[in-house]
Amino acid sequence: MTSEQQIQRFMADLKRLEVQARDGPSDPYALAKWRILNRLHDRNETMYYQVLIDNIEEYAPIVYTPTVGLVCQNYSGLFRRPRGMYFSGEDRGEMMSMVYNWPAEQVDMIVVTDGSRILGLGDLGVQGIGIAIGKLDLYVAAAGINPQRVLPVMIDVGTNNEKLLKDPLYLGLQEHRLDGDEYIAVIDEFMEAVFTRWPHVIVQFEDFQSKWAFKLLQRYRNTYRMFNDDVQGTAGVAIAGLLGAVRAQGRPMIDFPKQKIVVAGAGSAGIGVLNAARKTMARMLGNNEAAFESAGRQFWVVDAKGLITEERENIDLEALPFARKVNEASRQGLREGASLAEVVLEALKGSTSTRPAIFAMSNPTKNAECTPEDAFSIVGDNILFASGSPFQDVDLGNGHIGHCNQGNNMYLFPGIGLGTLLSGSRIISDGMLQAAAECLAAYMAEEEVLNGIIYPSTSRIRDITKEVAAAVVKEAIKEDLAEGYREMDARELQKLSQEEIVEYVKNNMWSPDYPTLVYKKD
Ligand SMILES: NC(=O)C1=CN([C@@H]2O[C@H](COP(=O)(O)OP(=O)(O)OC[C@H]3O[C@@H](n4cnc5c(N)ncnc54)[C@H](O)[C@@H]3O)[C@@H](O)[C@H]2O)C=CC1
Ligand SMILES: CC(=O)C(=O)O
Ligand SMILES: [Mg+2]
Repeated sequence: MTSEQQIQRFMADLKRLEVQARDGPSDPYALAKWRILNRLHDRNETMYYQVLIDNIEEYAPIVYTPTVGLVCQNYSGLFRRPRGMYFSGEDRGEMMSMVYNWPAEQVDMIVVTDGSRILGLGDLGVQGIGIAIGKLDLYVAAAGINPQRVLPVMIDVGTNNEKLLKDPLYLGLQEHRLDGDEYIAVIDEFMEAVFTRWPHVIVQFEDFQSKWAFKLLQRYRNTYRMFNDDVQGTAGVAIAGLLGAVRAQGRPMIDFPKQKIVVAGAGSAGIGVLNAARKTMARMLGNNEAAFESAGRQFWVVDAKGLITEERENIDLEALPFARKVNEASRQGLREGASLAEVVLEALKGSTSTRPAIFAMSNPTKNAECTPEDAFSIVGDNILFASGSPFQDVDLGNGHIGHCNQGNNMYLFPGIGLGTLLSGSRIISDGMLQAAAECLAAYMAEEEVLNGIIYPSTSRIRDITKEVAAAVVKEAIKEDLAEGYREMDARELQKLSQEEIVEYVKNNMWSPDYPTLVYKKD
């Protein structure tokens, strides 16, 4: 059969299931679709990626959030064949030889997790491998990384999920998580092993509990080609959305430092967004100490215990710079521990904004801070709305549509990885991450933004990723970090124009075509 016939056969099978399955985010057949796609992934990788690329808007919610969350929760039962590598606490001292067991000569991209905070679903132990697989699916589909050169990794240091500790089907170590120096020693050994075998690999840290996310990022980012997607990728996507929100109000982007921002959650994602937004504001205000101080006053942070003020006991070091002064809070009618609703209502009271923006970024769908229906009906038809997992647009009546943007790090991490790979940069600098965010912010046309569309549709993800990767390559060249990739050495890279960089990126993106098996002479 031709590849078209094979696709038709597969799609007919899949569509048969979908006839009764059209039920938006609560699609009861989502897991069945994931199984069918997963089986195809196992037996015909090329065709799997053809299906995914051609129907990315439809199947990203299956291989990625929200369905991947459900898959991880049920992974021990769904497991049929292994995918990726598992390094466990019991493999200490062996990892350097273990990496040579992986059959691929070259690995470009690793997504690693320890399963300690999978989406908003908590500690899922080794079942979190599903998230590393899903992220790498997007690396292949969006960034055109060769699927033979990606490696999902699970670091199994145990789990503190009591249910999994007792589950007879659980696939991982059934003991409590390693902690402290023992934990760090495992991650250190893994990093040393993979970078010894593949010195040019890029390692994306994914869904580590915030306790370790920041520490590991600081530990490795100046030595290895790595980044933390939840801290840095999410921050860039949020900044792009926030700048879009300023544009959508009909204001120049330079007005961003005047915006008041309430952040719900002070974990790896929330703190990542806060730090990046503060730096962006400070840059716009003159990039000095006073600008940085003044930018800090635009944020209110609420976590599970409510508003964070300087009165908070045992405050996390990362949240400390954003704690509100007690006097200032009380002048605003707020206090330590005030609820999210109280803080938002106070912020809205003093606001002259014509278009408040509400980003319900938590995943998967059922973890969203609010639904778009809630947001449009309570705050007003004119708001800007984005969510981490996809929602349907809202019919506001009278022919008006409330647009639901998807604000997810999927718009950045594939381009950050691809751009880093093709530049050959030794590290991933703040400048490269900032360039990625600015590229995404600039991607949307004025007309779209004014209509409340601040993030592109996922159907454009391959094109966006190409542009983001080109922006990352350009910045790496500018910062003199680019050491080149294959035949393209550092000197050649420096000679490329903007258009040539985009072309270079495009030419290096893998496409799912069957390899030629029979060579004909003509
Ligand atoms: N849209 C996107 O691209 C991304 C979304 N996320 C999502 O963001 C969420 C948080 O991720 P992390 O920060 O890494 O998790 P985390 O576990 O590090 O932090 C969670 C934070 O939320 C706070 N929290 C819990 N319940 C709360 C409540 N009822 N009200 C206010 N705050 C509350 C906790 O105190 C903690 O500060 C997850 O659901 C994750 O899926 C994360 C990365 C990217
Ligand atoms: C999207 C993502 O990285 C998360 O929810 O953790
Ligand atoms: Mg994540």
